[in-house]
Amino acid sequence: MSPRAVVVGPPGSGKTTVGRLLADHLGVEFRDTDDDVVRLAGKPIPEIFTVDGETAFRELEEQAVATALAEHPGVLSLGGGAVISERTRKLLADHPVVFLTVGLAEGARRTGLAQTSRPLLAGVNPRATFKALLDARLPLYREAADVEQPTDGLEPWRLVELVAGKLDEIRPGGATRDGEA
Ligand SMILES: Nc1ncnc2c1ncn2[C@@H]1O[C@H](COP(=O)(O)OP(=O)(O)OP(=O)(O)O)[C@@H](O)[C@H]1O
Ligand SMILES: O=C(O)C1=C[C@@H](O)[C@@H](O)[C@H](O)C1
Ligand SMILES: [Mg+2]
Repeated sequence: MSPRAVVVGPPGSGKTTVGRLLADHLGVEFRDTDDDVVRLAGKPIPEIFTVDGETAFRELEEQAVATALAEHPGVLSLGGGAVISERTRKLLADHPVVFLTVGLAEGARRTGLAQTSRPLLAGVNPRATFKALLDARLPLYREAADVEQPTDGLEPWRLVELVAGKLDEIRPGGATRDGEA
């Protein structure tokens, strides 16, 4: 089984929010690899980063993404940094990938940079860290994506309509038809 759609993008782009709604819209199950990683590790993400380190987190994430891509038939949202892995980007080439984009100001607002629980953004200058992250990852998201959808100023339900339409354009009937993607 292969996901109907895989959602990628930076923290705060709405992968979890929009991915869940897209799954409802398509009548399929939703899965988020951040949840899979937490289950695999037996601890929350900030604790994985502080206790085991980012490298250990990325290894678990790579493993979780490969498993979910192979077995999840619904909508799959990935962790914000999953595309850093070349192995993951190669796997994504065989799947319909939606890249949700977000601007710096809106992303900062949504992630609540002042008091974020996101370990990568919890440094001394989270706004600069967030900007550097957006800039560095943009080519990686683009490499993986079949569909790109800006999210600033758009309600999640509207994004679902737009994304479902774009998925249909790249694969007519693919987003709404039953069966494997
Ligand atoms: N289109 C939107 N408009 C307004 N608020 C949004 C929108 N999409 C998401 N949000 C809000 O932004 C916050 C972050 O959204 P969400 O957790 O879905 O992002 P994410 O991409 O999954 O982030 P992460 O990479 O950290 O998992 C949530 O509070 C959510 O309600
Ligand atoms: O952008 C990132 O690197 C991350 C995003 C989150 O989804 C989590 O996967 C974790 O906090 C790392
Ligand atoms: Mg999320």
